[in-house]
Amino acid sequence: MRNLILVGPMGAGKSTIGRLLAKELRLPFKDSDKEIELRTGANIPWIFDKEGEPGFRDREQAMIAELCAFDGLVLATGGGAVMRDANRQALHAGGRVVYLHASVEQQVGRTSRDRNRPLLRTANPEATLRALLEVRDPLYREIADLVVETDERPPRMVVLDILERLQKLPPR
Ligand SMILES: Nc1ncnc2c1ncn2[C@@H]1O[C@H](COP(=O)(O)OP(=O)(O)OP(=O)(O)O)[C@@H](O)[C@H]1O
Ligand SMILES: O=C(O)C1=C[C@@H](O)[C@@H](O)[C@H](O)C1
Ligand SMILES: [Mg+2]
Repeated sequence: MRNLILVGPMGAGKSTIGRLLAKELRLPFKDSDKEIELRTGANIPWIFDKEGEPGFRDREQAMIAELCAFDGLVLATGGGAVMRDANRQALHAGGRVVYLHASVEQQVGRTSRDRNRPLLRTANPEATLRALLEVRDPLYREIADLVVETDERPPRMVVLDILERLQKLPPR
């Protein structure tokens, strides 16, 4: 295995689960969103505001390429990283990919207290999340080695499930 890469929608728990997995596996943890903010010196809402979504996606593509070139990272990606072909190729080649699945209802609950997601600053975040998941679900599945359910399961249980199922995966 090279890296262990988490994909999935906003609120699936990529950042939360990624940090716990890294601790468990004693590997470094990187969160693509956080790395983009550090590199840019600005937060994601500011980048969307000044450069639009295409500007953010360009920064994201460069960061995904950079992070996937590492060996032995646990990597949490942004929810929209799978939208670009180049990212899907880099992620698939970069290691084992785990799709953290969450229902739209759970995503709404987990993201409602947080204003850091510019795409959810809409009149109806639930409708936005539903529309995004419809487009993105097949793309997450396209590159995933494992699909893991996160609804009604605490992070610790999701982590144990991932670790157990990773061991049973055949080599690629
Ligand atoms: N399995 C879970 N059960 C309950 N709450 C969870 C679970 N996983 C994550 N959460 C909570 O949901 C919120 C969002 O989680 P997190 O930031 O890890 O999602 P994310 O997938 O990284 O989202 P984004 O794509 O926007 O970065 C956090 O408050 C976190 O504590
Ligand atoms: O789902 C998305 O498109 C996004 C998810 C977040 O992780 C951030 O990458 C950003 O807010 C965009
Ligand atoms: Mg995150």
